[in-house]
Amino acid sequence: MHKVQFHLDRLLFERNWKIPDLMKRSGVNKNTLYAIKKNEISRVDLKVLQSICDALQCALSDLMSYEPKGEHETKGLLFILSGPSGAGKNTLINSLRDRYDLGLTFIPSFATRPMRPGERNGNPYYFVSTEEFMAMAERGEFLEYESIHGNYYGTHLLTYEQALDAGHIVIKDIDVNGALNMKKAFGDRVVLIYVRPTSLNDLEGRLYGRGDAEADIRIRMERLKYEESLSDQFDYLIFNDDIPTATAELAQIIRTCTRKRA
Ligand SMILES: Nc1ncnc2c1ncn2[C@@H]1O[C@H](COP(=O)(O)OP(=O)(O)OP(=O)(O)O)[C@@H](O)[C@H]1O
Ligand SMILES: Nc1nc2c(ncn2[C@@H]2O[C@H](COP(=O)(O)O)[C@@H](O)[C@H]2O)c(=O)[nH]1
Repeated sequence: MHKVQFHLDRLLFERNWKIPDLMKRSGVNKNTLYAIKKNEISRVDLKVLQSICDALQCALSDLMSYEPKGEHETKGLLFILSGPSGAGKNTLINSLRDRYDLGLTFIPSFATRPMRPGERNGNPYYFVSTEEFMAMAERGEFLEYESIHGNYYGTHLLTYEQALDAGHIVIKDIDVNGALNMKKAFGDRVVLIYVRPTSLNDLEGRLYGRGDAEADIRIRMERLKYEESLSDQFDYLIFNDDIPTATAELAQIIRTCTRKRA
């Protein structure tokens, strides 16, 4: 995680302010404020910091903190599976949990999509309304979140930090944007794995087989090109043709990375 941390999110929450309120009071532009709020800024003008502290009536040490090297480092590892919808990310995660004892932790995300048959709250998601989701996002409770296929999905910041600090080996499927953002946040604690089906026909067939609605299938197939365009930024590629073979490959990647880390 970052060594320099901004706490703007908490300061805004305590005052029941939103970014536009602070923008009016401080005169600092919206993009800079959002970048500070999300801890995604690497340089900042001293005048900007002064204006924000004046507007919030707080000390600089309330707004930001610095952790010396080492103290912020997490011990765990996070394996992220990305790839087109229907490639089989969840199938591989479940198959891995059934066939191998690798001591993996699965952290459900929060999602606004309707539950599918066989799903329940907490598996594979905590299902919330869009209003609940946006309120959590405003409070800065997500490490990252994305709108995918018309629904929101978000990873819970505190749960990930605690799991990685405790040294857990976490596995989760996350869309391509979220995966690359997680890599930015956790650096070499994250291993990115791209899962690909053997053919496009296979993919469509799998979505039909899963019982997805025609309109959903079209939306999911349309995102495919975009997802593929980012695949070369991933550390590993798995072709999910035969489930046991792909699961064994995944298990081997996890063993190798975990051993290296140790
Ligand atoms: N190797 C495979 N051969 C045949 N069918 C498969 C294979 N892998 C997965 N499937 C089937 O394809 C469908 C989609 O798989 P799954 O739900 O795991 O995909 P996903 O990548 O997790 O999708 P999403 O991104 O939408 O969550 C499921 O019905 C699953 O049983
Ligand atoms: N950016 C994030 N993407 C996520 C997260 N949890 C799941 N996902 C991805 O969403 C799509 C759709 O999933 P589905 O279950 O509705 O088919 C898929 O690509 C998941 O990998 C998350 O927390 N953040």
